[in-house]
Amino acid sequence: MSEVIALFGGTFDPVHMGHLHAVSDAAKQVGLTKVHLLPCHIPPHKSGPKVSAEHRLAMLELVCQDWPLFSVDKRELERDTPSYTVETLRQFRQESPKAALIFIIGMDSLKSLDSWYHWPELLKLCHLLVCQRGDCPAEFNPTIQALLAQHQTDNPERLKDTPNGHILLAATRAVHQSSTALRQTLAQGHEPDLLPPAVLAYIQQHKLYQAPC
Ligand SMILES: Nc1ncnc2c1ncn2[C@@H]1O[C@H](COP(=O)(O)OP(=O)(O)OP(=O)(O)O)[C@@H](O)[C@H]1O
Ligand SMILES: O=C(O)c1ccc[n+]([C@@H]2O[C@H](COP(=O)([O-])O)[C@@H](O)[C@H]2O)c1
Repeated sequence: MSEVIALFGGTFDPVHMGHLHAVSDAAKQVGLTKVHLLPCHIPPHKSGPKVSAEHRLAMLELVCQDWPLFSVDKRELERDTPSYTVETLRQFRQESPKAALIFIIGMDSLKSLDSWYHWPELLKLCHLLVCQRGDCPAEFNPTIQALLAQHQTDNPERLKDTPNGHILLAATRAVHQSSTALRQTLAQGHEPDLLPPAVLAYIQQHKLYQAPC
């Protein structure tokens, strides 16, 4: 498969080292040289972001300056509807019919995948590359167990030599961090761990996340 497109979607409110370490490890395991960060506009399954799309995007662009693995894809920010992944993937698939399309998620996202909009279509469009997450054991409901029984692979090459249809549970560092915990720490006036330095400087410069969330 010549073209490989890897996407990592998130609210990134804000982006943190949990995201970056996990995805870097997963990319290394699969041999990915580029991952497109895909900030969502309206998150489908949680309340709206606490800061504007412009700020969330600016923080991701700072990350890309320091981490050559990453670039940003703004297409979900340009839509005014909820950022349903299946709709975004359909667009990528239309643009690149033969590419290996890899959507990267954390373990918590896999566990609730059967609540996503039109979720049975996801693996017809892409592969899923799943990162470990601290405090999130790999225990699945029967629907996700059945999905794994049908689609799981232990071979990272399958994600690059076929266009869609496989799930790989990557052996990534399990980082205990969330954007929610970071926002709480910032609102209490403390300096949190596990934020990229340029992102922390941006948050301080623009006085973001000062209100309790
Ligand atoms: N510490 C982490 N380790 C691995 N994956 C993570 C981690 N934090 C988030 N992810 C994954 O990154 C993706 C985007 O996450 P998101 O931007 O919502 O961050 P979050 O920390 O989960 O945010 P919030 O606390 O606001 O829910 C999701 O697939 C999520 O599972
Ligand atoms: O399509 C859906 O229904 C859906 C439901 C929940 C999450 N997602 C996507 O999963 C990614 C991570 O979401 P979140 O809420 O953890 O930031 C992000 O790209 C979301 O658009 C998608």
